[in-house]
Amino acid sequence: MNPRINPSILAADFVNMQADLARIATADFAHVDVMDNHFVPNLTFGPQMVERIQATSPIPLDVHLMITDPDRWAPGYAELGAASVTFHLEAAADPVALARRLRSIGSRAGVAVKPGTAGDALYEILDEFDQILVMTVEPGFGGQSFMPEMMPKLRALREEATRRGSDVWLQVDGGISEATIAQAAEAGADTFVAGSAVYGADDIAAAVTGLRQRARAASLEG
Ligand SMILES: O=C(CO)[C@H](O)[C@H](O)COP(=O)(O)O
Ligand SMILES: [Fe+2]
Repeated sequence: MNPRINPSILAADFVNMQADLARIATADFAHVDVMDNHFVPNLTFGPQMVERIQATSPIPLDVHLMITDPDRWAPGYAELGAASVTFHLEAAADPVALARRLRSIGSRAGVAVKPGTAGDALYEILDEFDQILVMTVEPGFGGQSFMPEMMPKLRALREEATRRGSDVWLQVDGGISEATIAQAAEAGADTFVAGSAVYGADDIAAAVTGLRQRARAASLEG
């Protein structure tokens, strides 16, 4: 397994975004949390800001939409050039149609589940997605504690993907650090979002390398 490390720019300095994007150049994707103060009780930014982030980022964008009505808004993020667009299962009216639309525009299609949402609703539609995001905190804020009780959901999704011969990426988001990443890798995650653990480090490139190494070691043991 070649783990992907996606720093969350939620933990960046919003008025020094260009510099803070340059600092994560050795990572795989820049994770961009779009929050609408409706699906979650927090507000970040929308397509106008993400378009500038797309133009500025040295690495591709992994957009995480925590918004109501993604059926209407998600395609715009694919159109502005985001490599990956993930919407919440709980918010989408027609997740399969939306995933097909995202892929037809040229982005990877992702679907996210909140901690209280079961993963088995996704089993039958796994092939429609390039990425499944298992939230390991309640969406809305950075800096929260990792929820180890999400590991059975992740493990079951990994087993189901293997059973179906699917190459879908399994992403975890929330509370990922050097102390927690091994658990998630061992349970089957291959794509890891980390906000505070990356931007809080003195040496960001070393933090990215450290997370990658821990995930790789844990997945080989698991
Ligand atoms: O989607 C998110 C919150 O809803 C963020 O991506 C996530 O919380 C990252 O922050 P941290 O690594 O500090 O937990
Ligand atoms: Fe996120």
